[in-house]
Amino acid sequence: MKQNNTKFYNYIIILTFLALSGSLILKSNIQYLIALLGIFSFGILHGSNDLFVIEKLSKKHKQNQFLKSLFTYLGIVLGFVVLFYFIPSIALIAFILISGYHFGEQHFHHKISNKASTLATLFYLCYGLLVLFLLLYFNVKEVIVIIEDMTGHHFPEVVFFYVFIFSLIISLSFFLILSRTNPDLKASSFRNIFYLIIFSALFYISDVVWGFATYFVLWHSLPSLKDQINSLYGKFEIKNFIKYFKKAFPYWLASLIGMAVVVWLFKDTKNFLSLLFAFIAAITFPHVFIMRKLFNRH
Ligand SMILES: CC1=C(/C=C/C(C)=C/C=C/C(C)=C/C=O)C(C)(C)CCC1
Repeated sequence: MKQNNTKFYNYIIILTFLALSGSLILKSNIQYLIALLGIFSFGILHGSNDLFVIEKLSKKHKQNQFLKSLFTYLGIVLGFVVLFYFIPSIALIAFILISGYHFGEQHFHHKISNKASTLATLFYLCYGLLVLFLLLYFNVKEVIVIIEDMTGHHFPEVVFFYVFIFSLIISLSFFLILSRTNPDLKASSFRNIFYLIIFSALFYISDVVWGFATYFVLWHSLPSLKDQINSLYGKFEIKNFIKYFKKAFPYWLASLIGMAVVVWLFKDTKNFLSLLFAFIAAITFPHVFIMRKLFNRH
């Protein structure tokens, strides 16, 4: 299993180097197109089976549970949309925090035995924020414009720098503390330093959309799809990916239609990237809680 995971990440590293070369070679509109295709395919797909995952996790009566989950799910999405409408800056900060947690958890949950502990939770949060703010800080000019369009607030550049430095120091400290009781984590030190070097090069060279799409698809969505397929069907293989895709298809399609409607409704007042990130934010909230539940089960 461990061998398999290393092989999987070796492929991801090769694809990341291709993405790095792509950001130097490809014209920017082609990059934009490929990035959006990645986000809308694997990116959205990895969160499209959330209801099926809850159904698997729950031992209660199936039909009731499905409806209950569907309404809770839609309620959380709607709650976030309302929050975003009335207090966009707070909603964005909440989105960034839970995204940090979610990225960190996906990256490290295999390596930590006491996954639900406060220390592990804080470590996931800080590591995810570190990667996220590496991306945001290296593209800070573009990012400030998007955030201003999303929230109406101008966040100064130094904020991004401080969050980056803070999350670097704290996640390094938590890594050292957790390494004492988690040998797999300790053994992954050099690999993880190498990953951070690749991410830095990628985010420095690429623009924000290409950098985000590369990380989101290759380092987050594909590993998450692998974990979910392993949990739901026992093995990550093409046959099971097709099963997963068939189950997820209606929700995936509904998400894409939802996104198209949002873009169409706000096309005259907001720019496309703000709408894209706001949309991702809304569907991310329930997904993060479901994945935490899935990981903590093992
Ligand atoms: C890149 C980027 C942003 C953050 C995006 C995030 C945080 C995405 C998280 C996605 C997740 C967690 C998906 C679920 O699986 C901002 C701040 C909106 C500003 C513009 C650039």
